[in-house]
Amino acid sequence: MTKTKVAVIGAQGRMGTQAVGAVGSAGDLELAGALDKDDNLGDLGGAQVAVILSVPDAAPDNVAHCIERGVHCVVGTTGWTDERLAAVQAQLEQHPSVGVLIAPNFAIGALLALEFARKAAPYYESVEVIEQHHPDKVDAPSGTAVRTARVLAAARAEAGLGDVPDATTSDPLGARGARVDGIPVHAVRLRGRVAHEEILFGGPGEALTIRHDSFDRESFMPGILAGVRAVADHPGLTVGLEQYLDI
Ligand SMILES: NC(=O)C1=CN([C@@H]2O[C@H](COP(=O)(O)OP(=O)(O)OC[C@H]3O[C@@H](n4cnc5c(N)ncnc54)[C@H](OP(=O)(O)O)[C@@H]3O)[C@@H](O)[C@H]2O)C=CC1
Ligand SMILES: O=C(O)C1=N[C@H](C(=O)O)C[C@H](O)C1
Repeated sequence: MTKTKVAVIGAQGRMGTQAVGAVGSAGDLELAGALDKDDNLGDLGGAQVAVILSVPDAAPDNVAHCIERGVHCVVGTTGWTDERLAAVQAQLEQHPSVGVLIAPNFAIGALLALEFARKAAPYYESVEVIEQHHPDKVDAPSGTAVRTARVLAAARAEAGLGDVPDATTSDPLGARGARVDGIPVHAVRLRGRVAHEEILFGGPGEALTIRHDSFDRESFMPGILAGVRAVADHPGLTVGLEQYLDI
């Protein structure tokens, strides 16, 4: 069997170290490179696929480097603004056979939570998102929460729902949190947490809460490997691992 050669970028980080182990342990994959901040990415050790788990400020350059060399990308790093995504899309037009997967969350439960939330969204007047992470995380709100809020907003718009009800007229300290496409999003940072998300729905006389917890980063590894195995069959830009899976 020919093994797919994989490089991990951000290989010394919390996620990167586990991803290096997961790739190295997979019988159908070969670890071609484990690269971090001070390394020259070069030809990525001859890799066909790069797993990008660097920091938000570095990932756009990492992705551009890979696309330029025809290397498919499985990107877990967060911080993807519309402008950054547009730049990836534009570069891919010059490299149409390259696949780039930007996956805000690789955990199967987080993908299911997103789909359950999409399904519930039309039925509830109120919805808010609370994410909780370890305090070493550099970005807020989390990429998962941003994607969840965007999916919720789109599902609400499609169902003809208006703004979430909120009579607040005075909030000088920002206690009502951020708004992502009109959806309130709250970020908690606590020592001991890994990655957690709650989607709170409210309607007359009832509530529905969808919650996902990653207690260990091992929860992300099967999704990374699934992305690595599928990315070459999905040229162009894909946002969300659920697009590759039958969820
Ligand atoms: N999609 C998903 O399921 C998940 C996504 N994430 C996301 O993955 C990203 C990484 O998270 P985490 O592992 O916790 O973060 P870490 O800070 O632990 O790891 C990031 C690593 O990238 C390195 N790095 C910095 N700049 C560069 C560069 N230019 N090129 C290559 N490597 C670089 C860092 O080095 P140094 O420390 O020296 O700066 C560090 O070793 C975050 O955006 C996080 O939100 C996290 C968990 C799951
Ligand atoms: O930084 C993290 O830890 C995580 N980052 C991703 C995000 O921002 O959504 C995925 C997961 O929540 C863990």
